[in-house]
Amino acid sequence: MSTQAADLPASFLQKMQHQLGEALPDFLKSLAEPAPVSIRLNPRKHFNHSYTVHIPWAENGRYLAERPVFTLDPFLHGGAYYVQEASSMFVEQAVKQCIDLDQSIHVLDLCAAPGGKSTHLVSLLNDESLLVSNEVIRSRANILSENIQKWGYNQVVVTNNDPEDFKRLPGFFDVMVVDAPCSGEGLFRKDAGAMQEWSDDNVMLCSKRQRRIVSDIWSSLKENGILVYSTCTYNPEENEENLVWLKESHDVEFLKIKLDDAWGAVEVEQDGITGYHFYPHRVKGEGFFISVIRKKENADILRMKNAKTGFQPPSKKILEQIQSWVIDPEGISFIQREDVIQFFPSVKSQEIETLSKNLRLVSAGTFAAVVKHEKLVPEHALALSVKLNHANFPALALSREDALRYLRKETLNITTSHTGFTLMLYENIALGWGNVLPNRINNLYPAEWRIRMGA
Ligand SMILES: C[S@@+](CC[C@H](N)C(=O)[O-])C[C@H]1O[C@@H](n2cnc3c(N)ncnc32)[C@H](O)[C@@H]1O
Repeated sequence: MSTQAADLPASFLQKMQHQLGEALPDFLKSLAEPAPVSIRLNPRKHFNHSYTVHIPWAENGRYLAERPVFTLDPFLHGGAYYVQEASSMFVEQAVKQCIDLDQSIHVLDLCAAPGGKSTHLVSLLNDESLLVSNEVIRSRANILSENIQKWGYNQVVVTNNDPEDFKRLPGFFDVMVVDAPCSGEGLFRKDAGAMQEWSDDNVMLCSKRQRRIVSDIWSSLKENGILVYSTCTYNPEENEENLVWLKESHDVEFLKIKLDDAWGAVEVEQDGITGYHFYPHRVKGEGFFISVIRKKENADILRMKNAKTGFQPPSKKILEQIQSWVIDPEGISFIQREDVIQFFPSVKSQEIETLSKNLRLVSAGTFAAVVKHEKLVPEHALALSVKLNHANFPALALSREDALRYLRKETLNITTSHTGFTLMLYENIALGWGNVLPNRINNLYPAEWRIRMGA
């Protein structure tokens, strides 16, 4: 898709003229060109591919020469990569340059669906850090949870809360990412809907909402904690002016990100704030804005009881079996809630319990199995987990055709000598489970995730 200048709202054009001056024709020309296609590879799931054109600011980011039918690529469904616009991967530079990632830290991704920034962030964290990936809209929180499960990391808690609910967690987070709902000017050439919904009134509405969101969560950021604020829009009302408002209402410091000239990002420094604009005529990507802010004022801190959590472990027999289903089970806590077993890093048990008491959790860590008549039935998320012990399960290597049949939840006509729960593999990437019976294979792919697109 591309956008012609004549399609753009007149008031938007006027504002861009003011913002870009003589670069406006280049900007308009770039909107008429097709949007670049890019993906981000999962560093914990390796597969054979020929994606060699690197996105310079994101280690695992790759440009593709053209847009494939992603829905029909089994690797996508196995979480081997995530389709993401290149400019927004610049979050990596903000995080790597401004945050000590060797520490065990608590990160909140407040506006997280469908999961681009969250899957990126968790790949940058160490195994003892925790990511709370939140989405206020329930249906979008489910899509977020699906994408998080596919990505396969166990130190993520997915929540479905309003920003103001985070007031219950004073000083809990070291880092907060607010990828704010915005007027979406930077997406015009990819998303005609964003252009149709655009108006000056909507820009003002978004700006006010963004201030409210930041105010609501401010107390849950630690003293010296980092706020990463981003939008995919160009206008100053939702970017620079909101940062000036933040600076005037709180004691903050704006952090600088070192840029390579070849990247094309534009640093803005005005009225004591610093931010970075991405324009499609300068960067191989869509419109984006980002700023990194350190909170310098005192923050109350939630005191967590330094006692054992109230989480119930599974029975000894079940625990022994489930431990053999994951690699390096030391440092992992398995808990049982009703008949469901889930796991997460032990060092974060208390924090996860605190979150579960204060927020609406969609998932905490990885769903591993369901206990049925003292036997374990593996959960889909376990198949996708980077912690899965592949050696413990028989596997079926599927052709591309069979992989797509599996992902459509169709019947598989394959014969195999073993029976029982079997990992469905496409090359070396796990897609899910099948239950092999003497005369057929039960396709256990989750019905709500199945591909509905034909060949
Ligand atoms: C720009 S999108 C986030 C994209 C996501 N960070 C990613 O990288 O995939 C903004 C998100 O904010 C959510 N949102 C909308 N209104 C909100 C509000 N009042 N407070 C918090 N989040 C809101 C939207 O549902 C949407 O999922």
